[in-house]
Amino acid sequence: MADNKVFRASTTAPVNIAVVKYWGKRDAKLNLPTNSSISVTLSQDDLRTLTTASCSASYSGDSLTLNGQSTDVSGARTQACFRELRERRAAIEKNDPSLPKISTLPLKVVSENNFPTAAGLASSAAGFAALVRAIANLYELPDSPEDLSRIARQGSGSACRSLFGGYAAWRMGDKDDGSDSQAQLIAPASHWPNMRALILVVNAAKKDVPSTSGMQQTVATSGLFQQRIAHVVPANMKLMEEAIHNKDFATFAEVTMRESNSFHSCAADTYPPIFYMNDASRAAIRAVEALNAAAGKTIAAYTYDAGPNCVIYFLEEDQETVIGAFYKFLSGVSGWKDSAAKAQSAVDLPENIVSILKDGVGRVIQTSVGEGPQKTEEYLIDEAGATVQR
Ligand SMILES: Nc1ncnc2c1ncn2[C@@H]1O[C@H](COP(=O)(O)OP(=O)(O)OP(=O)(O)O)[C@@H](O)[C@H]1O
Ligand SMILES: C[C@@](O)(CCOP(=O)(O)OP(=O)(O)O)CC(=O)O
Repeated sequence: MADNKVFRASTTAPVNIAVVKYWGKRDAKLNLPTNSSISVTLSQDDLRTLTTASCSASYSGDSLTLNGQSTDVSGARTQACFRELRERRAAIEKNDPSLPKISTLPLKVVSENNFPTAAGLASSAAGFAALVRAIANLYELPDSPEDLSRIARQGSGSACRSLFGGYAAWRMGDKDDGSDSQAQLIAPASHWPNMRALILVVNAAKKDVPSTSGMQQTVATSGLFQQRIAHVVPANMKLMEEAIHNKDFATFAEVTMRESNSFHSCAADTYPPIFYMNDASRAAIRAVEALNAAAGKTIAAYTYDAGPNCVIYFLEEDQETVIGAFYKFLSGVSGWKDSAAKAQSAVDLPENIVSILKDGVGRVIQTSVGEGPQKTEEYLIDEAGATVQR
């Protein structure tokens, strides 16, 4: 039996933003989706979760501290992650009696996001991916990222994709037990490294309807949704995977924008309707359309999750045109990288669009495609088991 020794492991994990959207569950208990999805992992230089997982007989019970606040761990999602990971650790302890018996020790997890939490920037995806990866590292589990993605999926569906860098797919699977509903790598970040993203963070009140409940309202009431999962998503999955493999930005962009439109159409077709986008969101769509028209080809793509924030994907070679066009009238908001001030764009967006975006956009985040979870020696719990004061 382990004495009061403190065992610990730390990891960072990324945010991912879907380009083929997950929206709908076929099994809410196991968190199995109605369709497959694909995402781009964003660089942890700009958006990342840092999580330290520890266990010790000296702890009084399981705990999670998020951004300095004690957080409830009794919820089914967190409990599912703890339970599945403990079962895996218990199995390797049974096979190797020389291993410290730590699977039953209380867990202490401390985590922080370097970006707004619960603000429509997919903090749950990065958060649950970091939690699962950190505990798996603490337990020295041999499980692959695909294996661990089946656990992170139960924390938050989109979290399964954050166990990978680059371009990841969540294969919906069709087994009742969810054993084939997992994420896998489509291509590493190095395959298409010049992918960039500009996030227009829109000033918005609290989210209209949480993703978890919203998608089930859609499943239950939208006729459009049935068409989406039967025909639209399977076709878009194929097109998107080919576009990523071929580094075909025009197709990548068109499918990304059509998918965002399709998901939000189904949300609006939910009864009662769910509206995640606002006037600033719609103005940003017009801005991207204006950029593409001015370029005479598709150089930018918009996409929206369950909120008003606009994620714009583009390639590094078009950075001047895209970043410069928005910087002209948004230079006063925070988040720009130094390069933005030097970006020269020939595109002057229409005044009505500029006016709405100047009122609606509170900050921006410039980022790029990035890596998956990374082990780190940066700990939020010290060797004695105390939370590190930041
Ligand atoms: N670092 C973290 N570690 C563990 N759990 C986290 C972490 N960050 C966020 N979460 C969980 O995710 C919840 C926020 O998820 P929610 O879906 O409401 O917002 P979001 O994911 O940031 O935005 P959106 O889902 O609209 O993209 C938090 O209340 C918390 O339960
Ligand atoms: C719109 C989306 O961002 C939905 C994300 O839904 P969540 O993963 O937050 O839902 P739960 O599984 O209920 O936690 C699209 C996507 O990320 O694919």
